[in-house]
Amino acid sequence: MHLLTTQQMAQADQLTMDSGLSGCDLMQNAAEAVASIIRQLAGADQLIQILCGPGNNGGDGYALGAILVREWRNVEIFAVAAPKDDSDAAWARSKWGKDVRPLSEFRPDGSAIIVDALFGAGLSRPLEGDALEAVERANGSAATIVAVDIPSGIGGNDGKIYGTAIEASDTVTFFRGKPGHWLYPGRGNTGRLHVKQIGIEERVLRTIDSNCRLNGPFLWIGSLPSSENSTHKYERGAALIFSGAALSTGASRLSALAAARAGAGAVTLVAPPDAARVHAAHLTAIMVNEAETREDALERACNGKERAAVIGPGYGVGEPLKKLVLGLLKASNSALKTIVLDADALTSFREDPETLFDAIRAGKKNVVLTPHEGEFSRLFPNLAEGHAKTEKAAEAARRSGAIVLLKGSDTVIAEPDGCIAINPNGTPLLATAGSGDVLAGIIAGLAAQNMPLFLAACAAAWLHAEAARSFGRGLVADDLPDQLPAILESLFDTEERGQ
Ligand SMILES: NC(=O)C1=CN([C@@H]2O[C@H](COP(=O)(O)OP(=O)(O)OC[C@H]3O[C@@H](n4cnc5c(N)ncnc54)[C@H](O)[C@@H]3O)[C@@H](O)[C@H]2O)[C@@H](O)CC1
Ligand SMILES: [K+]
Repeated sequence: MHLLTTQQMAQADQLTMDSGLSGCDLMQNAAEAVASIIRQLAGADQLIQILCGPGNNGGDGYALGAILVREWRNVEIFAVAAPKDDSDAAWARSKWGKDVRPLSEFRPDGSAIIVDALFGAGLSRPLEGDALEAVERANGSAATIVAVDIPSGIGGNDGKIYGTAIEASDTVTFFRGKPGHWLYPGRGNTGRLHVKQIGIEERVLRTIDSNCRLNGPFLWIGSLPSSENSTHKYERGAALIFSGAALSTGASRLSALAAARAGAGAVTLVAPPDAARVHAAHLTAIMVNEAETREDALERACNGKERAAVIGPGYGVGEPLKKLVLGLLKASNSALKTIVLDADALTSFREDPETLFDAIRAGKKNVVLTPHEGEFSRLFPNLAEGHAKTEKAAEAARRSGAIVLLKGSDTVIAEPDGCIAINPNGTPLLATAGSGDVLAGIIAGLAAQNMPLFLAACAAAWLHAEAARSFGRGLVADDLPDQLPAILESLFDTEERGQ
């Protein structure tokens, strides 16, 4: 599903109005959509306290009040300032036609439903004064809060809090969600998101240049590899995982198991001899190759049948890893087309990230970088602060020439050409040692099966989180790979049933 920035949403409104539906029609439809949620949440006698801002978000609030009083509901409206004369919001306020009290008089009723129609897509500065106090009072009360379009104080494009922000239990938005509904902290303030249609036609999306989507199976299920037609393990797809030294083999082993469970037909760990022995003691289905030196490891990678490799987990930060990564990126004429650079492979380039980016752009490999916020700020120091997470990832992808999967509870995946996906199913369960190694392995496992790499990265982020959810409490990273087959099975099952 597309996510639209506030500017793109205004464009969608405008295109709709150009083709005949008036702004007041849209506002009325928006208010009807919010009313449908209020009817589900509110008892017949429950007080509804609506907080209205000066713009069209406030207009939605007045139009909602007019609908609800016609249903004999008990409604109070408080406004921060009157709408501009002749605006759509002024029209809506005239439809309400009853008493409007100043926002400074708002005192939440703990048993009420509070409707937040203060600011929506037009938020242009941090909340202050009466609006700030009203939001803090509402948040501090026991009342249920329903936000219109987006919780007031949340930036629609970046999910950041401006001054303070409404903490809603439900948010009703129109036509499409916005990045700010899905990026933290905004995601935490949004509560349940209801996306309602208000008469904006799908075809406006053809005019709007939207590059941001919500990640989910609908995005990539058609490209998810199915092993049905492969008869040979290498035909199904092989992946290579580089191991670190004997005392840090766990990370690469997690990547290898994940690649195998994601469907790669053959997975091989390439390891220094002492580490290879440790792996051999732990593994059965995963193959282990010894490599005496870094050059041996590189040669093995370049002459193998593997299409995808993971390098970085548990390898050890330093010059040897840098050289190995640069060697892999440079290598031509090998089956290896995709390289997932994770953990130590990212940190090893913190002093001179440009060397890495130059090598990625100059080489012919498809590369995924999988930084968490700390690794990201080391590789892209001037992108770390201030920007929306989506913009940070997109700019990092453009600069590096790699797909960037910026991890977190709201993981963002970005392509160098500007396409972005926000992952919706992240869970705190994934904040456990080794979880990132599994993610890198899933990406490689899917890419080994020839899944287009951006879609593989999106699918991996979603599957990874789904695996954590399906295991639940007490999860350690070792548990994640084993959850994958059932999740994949259910996805294919759903697709076959055409859902
Ligand atoms: N006709 C349309 O375009 C439609 C708009 N809709 C609603 O309209 C909203 C967007 O309307 P607007 O563009 O008028 O924007 P908003 O109503 O979100 O806010 C803009 C107004 O708030 C003021 N403002 C912004 N930040 C402030 C702050 N921190 N403190 C005090 N004042 C502040 C601005 O000066 C302006 O007067 C959407 O969020 C949606 O709820 C819906 O009714 C659907 C149709
Ligand atoms: K709002």
